[in-house]
This record gives sequence, structure tokens and C-alpha cells, in this order.
Amino acid sequence: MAGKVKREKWSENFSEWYNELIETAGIQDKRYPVKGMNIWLPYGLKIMRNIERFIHSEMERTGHEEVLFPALIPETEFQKEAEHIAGFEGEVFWVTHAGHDPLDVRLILRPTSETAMYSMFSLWIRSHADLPFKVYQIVNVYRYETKHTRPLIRVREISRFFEAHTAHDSYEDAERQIKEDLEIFDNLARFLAIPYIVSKRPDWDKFPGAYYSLGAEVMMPDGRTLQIGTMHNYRQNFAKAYNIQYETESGDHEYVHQTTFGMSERLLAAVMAIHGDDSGLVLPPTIAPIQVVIVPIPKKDAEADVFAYAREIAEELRNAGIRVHVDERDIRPGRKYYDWELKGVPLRIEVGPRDVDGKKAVLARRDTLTKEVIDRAELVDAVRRTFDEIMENLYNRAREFLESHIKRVDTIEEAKEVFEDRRGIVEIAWCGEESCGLEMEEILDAKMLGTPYPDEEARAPEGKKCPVCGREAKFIARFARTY
Ligand SMILES: Nc1ncnc2c1ncn2[C@@H]1O[C@H](COS(=O)(=O)NC(=O)[C@@H](N)CS)[C@@H](O)[C@H]1O
Ligand SMILES: [Zn+2]
Repeated sequence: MAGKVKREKWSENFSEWYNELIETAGIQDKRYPVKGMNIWLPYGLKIMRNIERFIHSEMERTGHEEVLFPALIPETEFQKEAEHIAGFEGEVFWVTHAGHDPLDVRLILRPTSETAMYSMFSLWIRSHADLPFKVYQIVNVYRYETKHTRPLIRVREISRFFEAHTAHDSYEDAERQIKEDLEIFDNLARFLAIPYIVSKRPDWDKFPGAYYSLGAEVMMPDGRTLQIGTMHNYRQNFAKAYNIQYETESGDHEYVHQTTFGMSERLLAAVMAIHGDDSGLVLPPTIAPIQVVIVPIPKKDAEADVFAYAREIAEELRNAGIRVHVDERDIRPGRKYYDWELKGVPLRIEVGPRDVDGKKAVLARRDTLTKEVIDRAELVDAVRRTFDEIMENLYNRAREFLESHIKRVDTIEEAKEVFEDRRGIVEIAWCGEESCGLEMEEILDAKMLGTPYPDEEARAPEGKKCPVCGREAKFIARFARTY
């Protein structure tokens, strides 16, 4: 079926498709005997490591230093910032004993590392010369999620949790950091060929202890959104609670302004969901553990040595820095195609006796399931060109899907129809009052993602009225069913 991409199961029964693929594609094993905690399998971990390698390079590029903090936090440290405690105390795992002895100070397993880091920031940050202070870590954190858990998407051990924590001498410099985080996120989204939108969370749904929170959302095949990144401006909230001060150039002392930026293995869930099809994963070449798989197709009466030819091609690609694998298993080619399509290998090269004689190779793309015959001599260029075409196609296909799922409406009725029909994101006028926002969440049985970011895009067009109270609408608000 060259060229015929099928996405029925992917769109009609996404949840089942996703859960099956987590196992059949070798991403994770869900049979670990603790709810919400799964095992990374080799192939899934290799993909995650390729994603993380890009994050580390962006951290390096923007002057963030990598640190590694303990996973256990004493209750005394956890109890310092009121809003943060209120937001997390129902979500933390406690350690109360060591061996037979009860601990005199109970410990929590970090749900995120503000309360682990910030007493140390107070010791480390002394003068304005120490600012901006920028650290990050990629660690496992623990949250007692009570909603339905789902591999990579909603887990109780978030095992690849990326958290960047920064300190600044002013609100303006903290704002500059948020802009840098958005730039890093945009680079990463491009690297994953994933389009997204950014919303400023409503006050009632911002990160506990934050002054404001931004959320980056993607559109999943079932029309629900998945938050795959967050940036928070804390202003001086945590600095006051943890006494993080610096000496200014004029010699007096000021509290620092802080930000954080968080992501997790949800990035991999988004890649799987957004680019996949009924045959399985479709991996962007940027993160595929195997970018090209070569399948030799021997014919019994032909003497051309397809295996030697395949190995020669592999060698040339490897020398060009391409991650390649030759599948020499003694099984039918069709079985091989099935396996590698399931694992989302972006490009397959088929070589039969005729290709050896004619010095050709057949390139079979995973994303479009189309084939192209190329001359052996132009192999490396053809492969690199095809990778670019795949990235472009994956991104455009995903952006079309996202854009076709964002609908600006005038009435609550229209909004309800969107959610009944195919879900997606609804944009509707809002007066800005919390009570009206919460009422719209209630009526639509959807979450308010917030207002478009940056703020300039958040304003309602002239003359629009809030659909709940009828007052002048100040903002455009976004609602969606979410993960
Ligand atoms: N239960 C979970 N499973 C998987 N990923 C999660 C889970 N909870 C949150 N995340 C991801 O982790 C990111 C950061 O989490 S957060 O709560 O929004 N923000 C923080 O914890 C801040 N301290 C920034 S590090 C979120 O954007 C989301 O993509
Ligand atoms: Zn209103």
C-alpha cells in the first residue's frame, strides 16, 4: 500500500492505540508493582536520551549549569512557602521510617525541587555578581496523582523531570529569562516537529507559589490538549520564604526574583501521539535511535551479494554520522517492514539483486509510506534530503491538525458544539472575573487553559461581551478538555 497512510485506530481509539504502542514499540513496561511507576525499556529510553541530549545542549547554550540535588526533603524545608505547601501537601509521598526507627523529622520525596534547592540558594547567592543564577537538573520526582494515571502522560514517578531554576536581580531580568525559556522550548518543539500554543494560566490554576504561570500545550489525536512545558515567574515569593538575598552594587540587600521551567517524559508521549499512525510510531529523524534501517532482499537464483552491498551502504551512512542498522535476520522482508514501521524508523532502504547490479537503492519513507529509487552515488545526500522532507512533512501535518482544532466562537452554545463534535480548543470572550471563568469551565465541562500569550494577543476585540455576565469582555479565554 505504498503512499497509503492509515490513521483510523489512531484517531478513533487513541487511548487503546497509545497503551498498546507503549508496549509493542518497546517504550516502557507497565507491569511494575507500584501504581503510576513504569520501567523504561531500552528503545524507549534511547529515544528519551536523544530528546534530553538536545535539552542539555540548549542548557549549555543559555548558560544554565547542571546540578543534582537529593530526592529527599525534610518536612521543615517543605513547610516554608505557604501557597506551595497548600498546592502540594496532598500530592507528596512521605518517608517516615528508616530501618526500624521512626524518623524524628519526616521527609518527603521531591514533587519538584524548589523546597530542596532554595535554602542552598540562600547560601550560594550573596552578591549581584552571582546573578543571574541559572541551574537545572533532569531527575525523578514523585507526585501522588489521584486522577487516572497513564504511561509518560500522568505518572506518580515522573522519572525524566526537567526542572530549571533561576534567580535574578529584578523582575525585568526574570521576564527576560521567561522569554529565553520560550525560545528554548520553541527550539525543542522544532526539533521534535511539534506545533504548540502558549497560554497564561488563570490565577486559580497557576503553579503553587508562582506570580504567573505559562503552559505550552499540544493537541492530541482525540482532541484533548496535553501540557508539555511550563514556565513560572515566582517574583520574590520564594526568596522571602527562603531568605535568598543579594548585596546590590550600592551595598544594600535585596530579595532575588526567581523563575522555573519544567518539562518531562510527556514530550515523548506528545511525539508518539502526534506523529504516529496505525502502523505504529513515526519518529522524527532528529530523535530516532535508528534513523535508517537497511533490508537486504536476497533472491535464490541471483548471485548478487545483497548482504555485502547492504553492509557497504551502512558503512558509508555510518561514516556520515547517520544512525543505521542492517536487518540480516532470516525472516521474510514483509515481517521486517512490519517491525521497523512499528518502531517508527524514519527511513528504510531496500536492496535486492537488481539494485546491486544497477547500483541503486530504494528509499522507503515511514511518514508517507512512499518509495523512491536513488543512485547509489548520491545516497548520503538523498538520505539527508529525505530527513529534511520528513521533518517538514511531520511538522506541517501536525500544525494543520492543531490549527483545525482551534475554534473562536461567540456563544457558549457554539463552544459546547465544538466539544461535542471533535473537542479541540475553544476561544471565547471573557470579562476576566474568576467567577465567570469558573462558570464557563463548569458549563463546558472543560478546563480554562488561560489567555493567549504574549499579553498583547490576549485582548478581546472591541465590543465583545462576557457570555456569562454580559459585561465588557477584556480577554480572549481558551478552554479545552485536557490530559
Ligand atoms: N504526573 C505527571 N506525569 C508526567 N508529567 C508531568 C506530571 N505532572 C507534571 N508533569 C510535567 O511536568 C511539567 C512541570 O511540572 S509543573 O508542575 O508544571 N511545574 C513545576 O513543577 C515547576 N517547579 C517547574 S519545574 C509540566 O509542564 C508537565 O509537562
Ligand atoms: Zn463575566
